[in-house]
Amino acid sequence: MKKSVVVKNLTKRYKLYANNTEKLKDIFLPKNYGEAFFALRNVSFEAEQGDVIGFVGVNGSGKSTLSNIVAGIVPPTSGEVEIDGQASLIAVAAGVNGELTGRENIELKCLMMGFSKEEITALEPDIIEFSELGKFIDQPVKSYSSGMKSRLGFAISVNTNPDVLIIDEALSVGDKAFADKCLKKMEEFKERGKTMFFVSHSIGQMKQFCQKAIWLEHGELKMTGSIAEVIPAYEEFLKEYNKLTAKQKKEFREEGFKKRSDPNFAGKV
Ligand SMILES: Nc1ncnc2c1ncn2[C@@H]1O[C@H](COP(=O)(O)OP(=O)(O)OP(=O)(O)O)[C@@H](O)[C@H]1O
Repeated sequence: MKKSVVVKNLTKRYKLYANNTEKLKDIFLPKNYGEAFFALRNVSFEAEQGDVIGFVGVNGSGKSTLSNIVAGIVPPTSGEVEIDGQASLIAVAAGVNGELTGRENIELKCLMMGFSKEEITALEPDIIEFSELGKFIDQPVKSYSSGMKSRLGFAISVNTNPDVLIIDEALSVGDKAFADKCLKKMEEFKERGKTMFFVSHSIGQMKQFCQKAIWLEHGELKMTGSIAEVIPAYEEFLKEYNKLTAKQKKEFREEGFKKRSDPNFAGKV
């Protein structure tokens, strides 16, 4: 099978500043200010053409950071992402400009994806129809609900025929009828052999839709493999995690924070 996505040693380090003065000092003064925080550390995996891979992990484990980097929206601190073709991310408000109308966002996003004016004119009616936004298409996106933003993003992505589709929690906002329409479209993409990454807190959707899974914990790869291998192990972890008291959950997060703030842990970045 042809490799469609290759991710090598991906690390994303943010700086956490106590205040704006510290941030400014970090830009202008030689001394290092701010605390390092690793949203992702040394994550590597490969996807073959036609793979449908779910990203799982508790809140803050790094799923959206990984999605954004694979989609080319956020640059990694170190590591590489190789994509065979064009990747498109569907997430609530991903890549949409609130000041522009829905229609202007369609045109801008399509132009950024390399479509010509004529191609955009031909694509626009299908995108607008799929979005079910009606007259709102000519209203600024900042007036949209999160469900409406998600519908716009979904409509653009699925109608522009990307090679790699990344869906980050976009099905969890909006109504069930639209989510079903999107799931049907995603099934079509699957049949056409597209590579897809799917982020969802719904284990049911994960099992229904994906063949493989990547489990992230505290920004690191905890486990990767088939859905049949990863999901039962993750469910077992969730069962234990949900038994923890609020204090124990806080300790788990703090332990993660400590690891993720250790500048030496990820090696040289
Ligand atoms: N711009 C940023 N600056 C600082 N920290 C960030 C930034 N973006 C993300 N993070 C941190 O990186 C970590 C991973 O965030 P991410 O959104 O990728 O997690 P997630 O697994 O998608 O979480 P959720 O399930 O809640 O959506 C979190 O601790 C988050 O606070």
